Amino acid sequence: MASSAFHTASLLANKTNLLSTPIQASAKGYTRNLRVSHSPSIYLRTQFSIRLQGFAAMQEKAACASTLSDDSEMKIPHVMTVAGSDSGAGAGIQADLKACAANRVYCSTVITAVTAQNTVGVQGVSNVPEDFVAAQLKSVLSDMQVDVVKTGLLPSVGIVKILCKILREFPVQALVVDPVMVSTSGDVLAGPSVLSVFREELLPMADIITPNLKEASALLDGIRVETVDDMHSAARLLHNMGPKNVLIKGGDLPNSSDAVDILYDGHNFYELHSPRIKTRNTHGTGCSLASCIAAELAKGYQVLSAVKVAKRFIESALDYSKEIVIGNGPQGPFDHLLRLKSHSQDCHRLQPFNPSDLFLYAVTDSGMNKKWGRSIADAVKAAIEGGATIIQLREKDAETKDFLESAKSCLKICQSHGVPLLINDRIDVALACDADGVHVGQSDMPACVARALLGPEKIIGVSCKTPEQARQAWADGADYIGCGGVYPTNTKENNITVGLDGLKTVCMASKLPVVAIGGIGVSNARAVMEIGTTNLKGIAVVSALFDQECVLTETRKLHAMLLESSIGGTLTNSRPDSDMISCPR
Ligand SMILES: Cc1ncc(COP(=O)(O)OP(=O)(O)O)c(N)n1
Ligand SMILES: Cc1ncsc1CCOP(=O)(O)O
Ligand SMILES: [Mg+2]
Repeated sequence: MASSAFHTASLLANKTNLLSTPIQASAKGYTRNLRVSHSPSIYLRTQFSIRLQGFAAMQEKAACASTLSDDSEMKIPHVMTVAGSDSGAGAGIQADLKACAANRVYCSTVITAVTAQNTVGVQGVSNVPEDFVAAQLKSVLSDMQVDVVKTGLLPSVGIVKILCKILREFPVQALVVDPVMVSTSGDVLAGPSVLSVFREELLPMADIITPNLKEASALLDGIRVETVDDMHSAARLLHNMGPKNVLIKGGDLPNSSDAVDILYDGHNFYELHSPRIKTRNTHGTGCSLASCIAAELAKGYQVLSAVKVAKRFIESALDYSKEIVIGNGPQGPFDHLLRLKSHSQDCHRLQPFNPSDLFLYAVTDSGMNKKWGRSIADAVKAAIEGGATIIQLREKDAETKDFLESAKSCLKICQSHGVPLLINDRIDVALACDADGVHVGQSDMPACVARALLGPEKIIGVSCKTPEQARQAWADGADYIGCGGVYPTNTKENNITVGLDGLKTVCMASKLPVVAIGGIGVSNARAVMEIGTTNLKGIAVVSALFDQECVLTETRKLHAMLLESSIGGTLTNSRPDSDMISCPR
């Protein structure tokens, strides 16, 4: 019965497909038929006043700006998933749809297999006939301007071959390959027969592959992938097979308190840590992560930013859903649509802040940038390209209107690099531009009031010189502490210096992560980072970056120094050396 339904649908698909008007075009070295779409359904007309709100909407708008065909049409980023259906809706196609919807990206679906499964396990798998997988691929790709293709369960050699062939005819912006082989319950979904066609045909076409430890091992003929060191070696070997980026997911690493993933782009390794969330509801995390990466790539973001945003989303969703109960088996699904619900459940705090973002904290100063003849936005861009992991706009002398304009420009730059942007002192400016948060001092708006105004999702940092202030910052709902001046500074008048001892005392009293500030530069960054407290996560710097001729060069130097120092032992939050970027001044 199933196959006759497929047959009928296949005939229909063949008919409608023939209605396209092909134009020859060439991209990525392949020739394909592009179709001119006259369909209004994939465009939203802006005169209907689309209300896209919040952080993700701003990201989308920024990314979409480059794809606007004219003033009145906005293309929606589009991911096509090629995967299996999960009747329990925790993983597979259903997870992909929810992950893309949650990240505000359109998702079309090509179904490769139908599984009967629930929270106990997989009770059955029925592959979709190969020619009907081909029909679905052609239906979508010939009509719908797909930006990114994401693959999940590809259950047979024939299906992988068809997919590769059709992707050569219809090249897309990026291909994300999640090499699904075994379900979370341990059931085999795609046998070893697909391994050789994966290696020979699919992986070389991929922009990023996202195997877990078992899948990485299977793709490498069973070599051991059980430690972080093994993950590094495996990432290198998998990269040699042709994908541009390899993300090995370390969720199953034994004896690890964090979830550690390794991203390798052929030049740099990034060790990405996130807290391990204790929950049974992890079914579908792999599919959802790959779909989120695909969604971010479809919006136009770079791979590193896409991976970071995707990891953050999964972490928040797992945390949000850790108590829900669906099904009686050992592994339940989680709830992707937390953003729809979090505002009504106001006691729930999402986790948008990653303490390792404090690693190299660049704080602007308009006076300094003016002196060197550059805009705040150019200075911020150079700092990020040099390795800054978080930005604070500290524009003490700016008119409010100018401050807001600069903040909006800087936010676009920061968002396109996955770097948070905070505003110094001015909660109103942070609210007006929807920045990621604020930094306040002891004589500014109290942190508890800032929290009430900004809501649970924004980042709040507080300056503290004493253990009492550190305890208060925690009680007020802050996310981190800035402690200093560690050394004397000319940047802030009459600022009391606390020294390395004062910094250590505050760190030891603080339940929050700490960033050190005041008179810090290449010559003393190592001494600061070596005070030996685990919650000291980085340094915040003004003049060492911005009272300099070339912000890019100085940021790179400081970044390299931090990597060498104790906290840089792991490459958490490191950014690639961008040797090809010249000083923007
Ligand atoms: C990261 C960080 N730490 C401390 C400060 C200082 O804030 P504050 O005490 O409010 O002083 P001003 O910056 O407003 O002069 C900071 N800005 N950033
Ligand atoms: C804002 C601030 N808060 C404490 S010290 C300081 C100034 C840091 O500037 P610099 O890095 O140039 O010493
Ligand atoms: Mg202040």
